[in-house]
Amino acid sequence: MKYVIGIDLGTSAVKILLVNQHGDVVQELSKAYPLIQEKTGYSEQDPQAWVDQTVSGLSDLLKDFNGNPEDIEGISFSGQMHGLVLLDEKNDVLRNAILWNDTRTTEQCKRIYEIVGEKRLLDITKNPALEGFTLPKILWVKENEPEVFEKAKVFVLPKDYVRYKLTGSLHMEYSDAAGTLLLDVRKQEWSNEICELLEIDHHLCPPLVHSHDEVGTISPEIAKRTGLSESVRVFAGGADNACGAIGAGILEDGKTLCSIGTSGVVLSYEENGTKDFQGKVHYFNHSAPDVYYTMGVTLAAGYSLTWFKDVFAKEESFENLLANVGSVPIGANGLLFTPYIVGERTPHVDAEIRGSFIGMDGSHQLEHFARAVLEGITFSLNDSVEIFRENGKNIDTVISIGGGAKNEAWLQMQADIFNAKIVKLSSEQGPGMGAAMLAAYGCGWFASLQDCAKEFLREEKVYEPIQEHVESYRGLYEIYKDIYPATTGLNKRLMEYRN
Ligand SMILES: Nc1ncnc2c1ncn2[C@@H]1O[C@H](COP(=O)(O)OP(=O)(O)O)[C@@H](O)[C@H]1O
Ligand SMILES: O=C(CO)[C@@H](O)[C@H](O)COP(=O)(O)O
Repeated sequence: MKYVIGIDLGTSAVKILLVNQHGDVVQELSKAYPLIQEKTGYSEQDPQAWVDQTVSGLSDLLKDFNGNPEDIEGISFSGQMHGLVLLDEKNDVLRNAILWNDTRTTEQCKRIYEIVGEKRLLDITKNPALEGFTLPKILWVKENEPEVFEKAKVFVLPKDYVRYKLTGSLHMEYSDAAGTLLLDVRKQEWSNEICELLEIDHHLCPPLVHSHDEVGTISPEIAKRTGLSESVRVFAGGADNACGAIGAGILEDGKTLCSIGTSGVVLSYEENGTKDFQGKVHYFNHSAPDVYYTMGVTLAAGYSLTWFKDVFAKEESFENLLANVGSVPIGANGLLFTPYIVGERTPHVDAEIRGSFIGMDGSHQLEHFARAVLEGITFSLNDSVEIFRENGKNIDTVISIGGGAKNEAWLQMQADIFNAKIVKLSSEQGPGMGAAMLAAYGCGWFASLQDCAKEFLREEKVYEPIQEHVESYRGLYEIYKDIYPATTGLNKRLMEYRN
């Protein structure tokens, strides 16, 4: 039997899957690393922690593997998007990576609009200037840490850095490059125009490859440390959402994905790059060759639940914390939560907004709060579902992946709030599975990613919307939508009290 490895460099942890030729996940493990949040709005990670945990995870996986390491033919990657990793002339890291959920760059976004123009930016990149994207982060370092920026010779994204440390070759691929705001998304090339207008040396942009392109092999040192064979073939991989789409079979028109990881996304396949969503949803290159996807993003989806657990029920497992949410009534006895705890992207581009619990009552217990958190996250994802529906998309079935797909009550809640059938696959690790599929396709096991999906992906359970619940949620969602405008001004006034 032959195998491939999919490595998903998430925000909370690196998840590693060993997958055989039939798509069975024969081993999986995860290794966590912390977020570094020095100030409100800041979110960083140490790239060395990603590399150490990936190498340690691979080494643990190989220790438990009772086959021949030579039978592991290929490896590929999926990674958290947009994070800025700046490297010097020796390709050494210059500072902590500034992540996708870091919102310190509102001023830089304004400057991009002033200099490039909103319409021109949308024409070239298909996306608006959002704090989380990479270009505003580059400008922030240039303006605030000129001594660091002076030494920068190239920038990469998180999984590109890990792949570089494993292989010694440095690249970026289109699906992740699309999230930098420096790529001409339709032409699939770096935009010299944006670089020139913003006075960024275009040499800072690394060579571009396709997600399924073979970029090298594991270095002898990494082979020794992990137990992998030096002949294992390494493929570029993709942005975690693009890989999540592959790992959920979102490879043709009409297919929709809901992914609840640290962030939450609702994602839809696009055959071409020519539609116009006026920047209301992100529009990126897929990791499947020459196609696209659109998506709305909730910045703190799983992160809201993790935050809630860490602050109010630290010793509990997710399973225990959520054990009773199914018996709490819809609406958690009049308690609503908005998940804006690090600001928001879709539908409210707002770095200053923060979350709320509305309707707290003396009778509310921990399980009411837990249910309200799940409902609030799902309402926020429903904002993206609504945008897609308003733009003519038919959303009747949604494949649900990510940590959030581990909980039955949450999957039923998604069906009831989205008013759509929710499909759970046999593995909720969409991005890691997508990365493994890119390696399988790259190794030539299948003629196309679609053929690979037919062999690898299996539906485990379908959750149908329950009409009575759909009606109750419809009313609650209307109240939920009113919380944002009602709390915007209050949060602006609170800004000066945040550290
Ligand atoms: N058993 C569970 N039930 C519901 N949600 C869970 C469970 N375990 C983890 N999660 C959620 O999943 C999130 C992590 O999902 P994951 O897809 O691994 O994220 P990432 O790729 O961002 O690291 C956590 O933030 C947590 O809120
Ligand atoms: O910023 C985005 C997408 O635009 C995020 O979706 C990141 O890609 C992080 O993903 P997770 O760690 O939540 O999977």
